[in-house]
Amino acid sequence: SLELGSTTMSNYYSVIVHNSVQCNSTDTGPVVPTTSLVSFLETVQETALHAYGHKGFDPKLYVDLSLKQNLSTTIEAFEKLPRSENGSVSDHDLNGFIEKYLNGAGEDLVYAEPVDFVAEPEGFLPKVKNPKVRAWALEVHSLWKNLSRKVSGRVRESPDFHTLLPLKYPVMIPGSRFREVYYWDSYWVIRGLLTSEMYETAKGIVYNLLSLIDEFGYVLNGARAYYTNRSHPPLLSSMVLDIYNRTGDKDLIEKSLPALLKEHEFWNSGVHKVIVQDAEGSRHTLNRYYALWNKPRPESSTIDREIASKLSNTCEKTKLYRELASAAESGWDFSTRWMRDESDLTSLATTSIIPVDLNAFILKMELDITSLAHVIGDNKIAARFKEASEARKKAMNSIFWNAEMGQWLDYWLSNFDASKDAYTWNASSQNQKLFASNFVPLWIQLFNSDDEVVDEVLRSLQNSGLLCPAGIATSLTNSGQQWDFPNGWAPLQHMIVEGLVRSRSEQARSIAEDIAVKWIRTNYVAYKNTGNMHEKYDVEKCGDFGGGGEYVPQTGFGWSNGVVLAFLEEFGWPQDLKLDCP
Ligand SMILES: OC[C@H]1O[C@H](O[C@H]2O[C@H](CO)[C@@H](O)[C@H](O)[C@H]2O)[C@H](O)[C@@H](O)[C@@H]1O
Repeated sequence: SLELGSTTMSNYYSVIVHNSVQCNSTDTGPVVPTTSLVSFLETVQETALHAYGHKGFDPKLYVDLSLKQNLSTTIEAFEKLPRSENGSVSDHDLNGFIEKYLNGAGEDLVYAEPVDFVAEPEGFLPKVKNPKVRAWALEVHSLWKNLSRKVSGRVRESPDFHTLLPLKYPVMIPGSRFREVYYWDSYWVIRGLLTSEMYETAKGIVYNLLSLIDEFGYVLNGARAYYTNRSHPPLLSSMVLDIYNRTGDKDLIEKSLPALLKEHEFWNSGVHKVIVQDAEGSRHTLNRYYALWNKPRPESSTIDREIASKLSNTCEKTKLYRELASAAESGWDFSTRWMRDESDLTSLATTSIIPVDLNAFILKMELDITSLAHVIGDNKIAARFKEASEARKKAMNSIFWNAEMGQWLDYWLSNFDASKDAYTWNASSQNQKLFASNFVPLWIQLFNSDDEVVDEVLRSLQNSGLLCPAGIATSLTNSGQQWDFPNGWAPLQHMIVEGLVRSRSEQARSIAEDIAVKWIRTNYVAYKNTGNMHEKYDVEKCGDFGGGGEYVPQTGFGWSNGVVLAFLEEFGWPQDLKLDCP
C-alpha cells in the first residue's frame, strides 16, 4: 500500500533528490501508514520524556508496551490525565496510567525452550582443542537459551493490543532492548545455530521471515508494527542456502523460492532502483536504501524530533526523517557513511547513495536464487537469475570499483539526466572514504574466486588502517556514531574474514585467521570481564566493548554469539594458543 501522493515519481526525484540545497516542496514519496496503536504509544513516549527526563530514557521502551484494554478506552483515560499549563503530566500520574492500562515491554514475547538445544551437541567444534576455549564456546552456545522467545498467547488473541507481530515460530532475539527478531541479525544468528546443530530453530526463523514477505511484500527491519515501513540488509537467500547446505532440506527451498523472487522484485523496483550510465555509455541498474516513511522513527521519535529541531522548515524535516529511516534500513544507523557533513546528523543523505554492500547482498541473492532453483530443477528461474547476477557484477565493476584504491566505493548520486531517466557516472562521485563495507563484495564468490581481485583487495585492506588490534574498524572517522570508528561489528568481521577464507590465496587465509583470533579474544575477554556478549566492540583495545550512537551499549547478543561460533568452527583453536588479550 504505497501512497505516492499527487507528485509523480520522476517529479519527486527532481524536486527532492536532486535539490539538496533548496527544499521547496514537501516530501510526497512513498509512505506505508502506521497503526493507531503505534501513534498513540509515540504520544506516551513524548509525554514520558517530559515526565521522567532524559537521564536513562529509552524511547523504544514505550512503543514496545501493549494494551490491557482496547485503544479507545486507553486513549480516553490518557487524555483525562491532569496536565500542567505546558501540557505535561507528572511522573506520578504517568506511572499510575502506565501501571493500570499498559503491559510491560517484553511481556508479549515469552521464553521458549528451543526444541533442538542440547548442552553439548555431538561432534561440536571438533577443531577446538584448547579446553578453556571449548568451555567458553559451550557457554556461548548455551546463550541461545537466553535469547529464545515465542509470541505470547495474548498477542495471538488480540493482535491489535500489541506492536509485536504474531510470528508463528520461536525466534532468537538480539538481546536487551532488542526484544524482537531483526532481519539482518538473523543471518549471523543462524550461522551460529548451524554450528550449534539447532536446525529446527534456524528453519523456524526463516519461516517467520518468509511469512513477513507474504504479508508485507518484503522482510521488515524487525517484527514490530513500527518497522513495517522499511526492510533491512537483505540476507534471506543466504539463510536459506546455508541451512539447505547443512540439512539438504529441499522442502525449505520449495517453500522459500516464491518469497525470494518477491523480495528480489521489491528491491529491484520503485524507489529502491536506480539507473546509472557509465563512462562508456552502458546503463546499469543498481539499488539503494529508501524507507517508505517520512516521519520520526516511532521507536526513536523523541530523538528524531530533537535532531530535526535544528532545521527550520517542514520540507527539510520531512526529508531528514526519510533519511534517518533509510539509514535504519541499511543497518548502519548511524554512520558518517551516509552524511554529507561528518559532524552534522541533519546532513544525512542515505537515499542519495548507492551502497556497495546492499548491491553485494543483492548480487548474492541472485546467485543464491540461481543455485536454489537448480537444486529443485527450475532451470528457467536459474537462467534468469544467472543473467541478472552477471549484469550486476558488471554494474558493480563499472560504478563501484576503484582500481587505484583496490576497493569498491559507495556512489553519491548526482548528474541526473531526465532525458535518459538515468544518472551519469563520474569518478568524483565515488566516495573515497574508508569503510569496512568497501570490502564486503569479497564475501561474494564471483569476486573471491578472482585471484587478481583478491590480491589487490588484500593489499588494499592491509594498507587501509581498518585492521586494528581487536578487529576490523567500521570506518576511520571517530564521529560518536555507532557505525564508525572505533567500533567493530560482528557482521563486518565475518563477511570480510569469510571472503578471504573462500579465496584461493594462502596469504588471505592467514590474514583472515589473524582477524578471527583477535575478534574471538576480544569477545572472550569482554565476556569474562562483564559476564556478557556485546552488540559491538571497541577495536582499538582488546577486551573493550563499543559505544556511541543513540542508545546505551546492548548485550546478549545474537550476531556476536553467532560469529564467534562460526569462527571457531572455521579455524578451530589449537591447544597451545592463548585466549587472553596479548
Ligand atoms: O532503536 C534504534 C535502531 O535500532 C536498531 O538498529 C540497531 O540494532 C539492530 C539490532 O541489533 C541492528 O540490526 C542495527 O544494525 C543496529 O544499528 C534497528 O534496526 C533500527 O531500525 C532502529 O531505528
